[in-house]
Amino acid sequence: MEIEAEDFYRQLPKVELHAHLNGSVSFQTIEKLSRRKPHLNIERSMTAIGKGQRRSLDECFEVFKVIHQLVDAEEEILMVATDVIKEFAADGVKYLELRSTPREEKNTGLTKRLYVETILKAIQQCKKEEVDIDVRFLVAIDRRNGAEVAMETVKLAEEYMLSSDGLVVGLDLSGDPTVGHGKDLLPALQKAKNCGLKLSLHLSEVPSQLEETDLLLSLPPDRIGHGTFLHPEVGGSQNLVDKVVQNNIPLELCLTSNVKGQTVPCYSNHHFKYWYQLGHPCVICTDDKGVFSTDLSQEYQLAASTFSLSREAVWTLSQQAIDCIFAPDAVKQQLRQKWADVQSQVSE
Ligand SMILES: CNc1ncnc2c1ncn2[C@@H]1O[C@H](COP(=O)(O)O)[C@@H](O)[C@H]1O
Ligand SMILES: [Zn+2]
Repeated sequence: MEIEAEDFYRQLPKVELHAHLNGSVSFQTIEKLSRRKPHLNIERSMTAIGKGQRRSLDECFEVFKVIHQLVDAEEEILMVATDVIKEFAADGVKYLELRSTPREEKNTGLTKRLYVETILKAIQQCKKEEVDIDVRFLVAIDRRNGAEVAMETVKLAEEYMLSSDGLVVGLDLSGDPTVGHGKDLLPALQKAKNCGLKLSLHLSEVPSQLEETDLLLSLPPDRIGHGTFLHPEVGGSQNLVDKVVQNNIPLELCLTSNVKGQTVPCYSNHHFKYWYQLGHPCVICTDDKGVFSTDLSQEYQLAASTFSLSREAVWTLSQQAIDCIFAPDAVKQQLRQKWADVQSQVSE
């Protein structure tokens, strides 16, 4: 008998490559944090976008500000990172690349170094507890903070890449896409690339960024977040598509995030369709599972039901995500073995 859809997607081994730590905080963890800071008067609608609801992308960025108020001390970061890792593991994610923007907070003594070290500590603790998930970290640049901070962040990322025993594997460029211009950040990103950090860049998340996207594609990045407006049908260009295809740059695609954030009008219009039909590497991701009230199993199920993917096609999709991870080949091999083991159990 065929297993129930929900069980199939939960049991499907998965790779999550696009998850912002503070956007991934579950409702349960938000409740724990709110109890510590009752004066903030946090209500559910301030930290998450529920079923059927939509917000503008601007409003989404307001949500992050609220969460950042809740998470501004070492022990809160440790709690959030540990909870998020365990939740992904419980959802059947076997390999996770978490990304987060180092913050400093004078009131609590938080420094950017302590921020990064606390996340690494959470990863190590989960490993010690034998949580069944391999977690790596991408240090994030918030584009709103400008070129100088970006350069500092790259130096921090390089330092931890060399000292974290392989846990820090790359750099993310994110933040409000309508603020700042990628050309100012190019030297920092170039430096990151030269020192061996892998690059995942949010590109063309909003329309009319052809020039910036073209410039950043010249690096080229190792993966692209969203890429919603790359192709000509939505105001992008064939030239951009050609560059992405020629460099074989995988796309991290987040259906719920794009629909709830209103950069995509409805699921059936999601650009997954365009890129999947091209046979281009596409990785289904959550972006912000807490803020958008989703998880990776639901995202796979959503992609499958929207684009009529068979279970075999879904399996292949999750398996091919292994090719796109930033950890070294030995880790890819281990994951491929894991997928093969699960597959043989399922078909028994
Ligand atoms: C919805 N689409 C998006 N587009 C761009 N950047 C996003 C994002 N979703 C999240 N972030 C980035 O991640 C930060 C929160 O996590 P961390 O504090 O870093 O862990 C946000 O402040 C923003 O910079
Ligand atoms: Zn993102």
